[in-house]
Amino acid sequence: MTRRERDEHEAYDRPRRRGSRPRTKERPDYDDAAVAQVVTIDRGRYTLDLDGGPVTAMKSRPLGRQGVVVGDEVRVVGDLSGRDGTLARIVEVLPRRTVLRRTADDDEALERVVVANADQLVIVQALADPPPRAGLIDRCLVAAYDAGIEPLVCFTKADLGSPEEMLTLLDPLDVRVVVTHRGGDLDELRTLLRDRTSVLVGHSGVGKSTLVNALVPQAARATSHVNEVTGRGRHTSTSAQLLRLPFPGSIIDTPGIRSFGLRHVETDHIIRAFDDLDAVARDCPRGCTHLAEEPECALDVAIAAGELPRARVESFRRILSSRSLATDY
Ligand SMILES: Nc1nc2c(ncn2[C@@H]2O[C@H](COP(=O)(O)OP(=O)(O)OP(=O)(O)O)[C@@H](O)[C@H]2O)c(=O)[nH]1
Ligand SMILES: [Zn+2]
Repeated sequence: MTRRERDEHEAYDRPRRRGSRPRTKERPDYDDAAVAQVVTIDRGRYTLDLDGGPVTAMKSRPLGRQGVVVGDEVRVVGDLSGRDGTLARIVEVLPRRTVLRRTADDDEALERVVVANADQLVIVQALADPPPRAGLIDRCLVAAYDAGIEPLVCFTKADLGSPEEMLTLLDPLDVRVVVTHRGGDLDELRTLLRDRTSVLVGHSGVGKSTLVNALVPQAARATSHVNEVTGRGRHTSTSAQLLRLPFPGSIIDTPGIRSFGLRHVETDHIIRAFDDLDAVARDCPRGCTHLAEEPECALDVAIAAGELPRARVESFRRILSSRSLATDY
């Protein structure tokens, strides 16, 4: 948790009860409130999954400006029936296990939490039409490592192109990869999604909706249908959406997120994902960036001594450098 987030949590005012009922000492008032998970957000309305059923809710006042994002587990009170026209109230956000963030724009310092509590980032890229973009994969890897979320690269449209070149590129990083094609067998992917909460990212046309629809047949995701009169999408929400898989596990589709601003990412967070490199880098001079131009980086010493594969260090440096690449894909 960052300091800013901690502050947000601490600044959050506990609700005050009216009347004279005695308050239990130090005990939050909402400890016995129902716990639900945020599945999507649309114009200030939160759709929650409460015991498998949808409930619409709004943020309660005491939450103030604290962010509530898809994947958050929240305590909720009020009308929990889920009936049309009912509105429950979110009174507390439970501590997040992970947060996937992006810098809102690379020119800004503002960071936004994209989704909470995911444990896998699925980077969806087509092998052709559109062609894969190594730089984009690198940037998504950085976002995943920064968040402490395990990455999985999913190459789609294997009927149109070969994965060889991309597999070679990713091999030194030990990233898990799965290759799919429309109408093909998705069992390997299903196994990798099982028992996890996976966020899917990928830019337009890579076949993400095709995958989601195959994995969650009842999803019928609102597609980016553009209204010819207004020029705006019929469903203007660009919120992520959490979908339960027909086996244990969930996926979070993120239509609005096609790139990651990475200004906020620190080198330390990325190298932590690579135990072998992290161990060696302890011998680096203070403030070492571990990039190729560092004169005394311990990673180079280890390569020279045959203790680290050069390809792995070079791949690590490539993803580090991807932080400062252009973000318009
Ligand atoms: N040849 C081939 N085409 C595919 C495959 N998967 C998806 N497509 C096609 O690629 C196009 C884009 O697929 P979508 O699933 O809509 O892609 P998306 O990533 O959701 O794109 P947006 O809806 O724009 O966000 C569609 O015409 C699909 O039919 C595949 O494995 N092979
Ligand atoms: Zn170093």
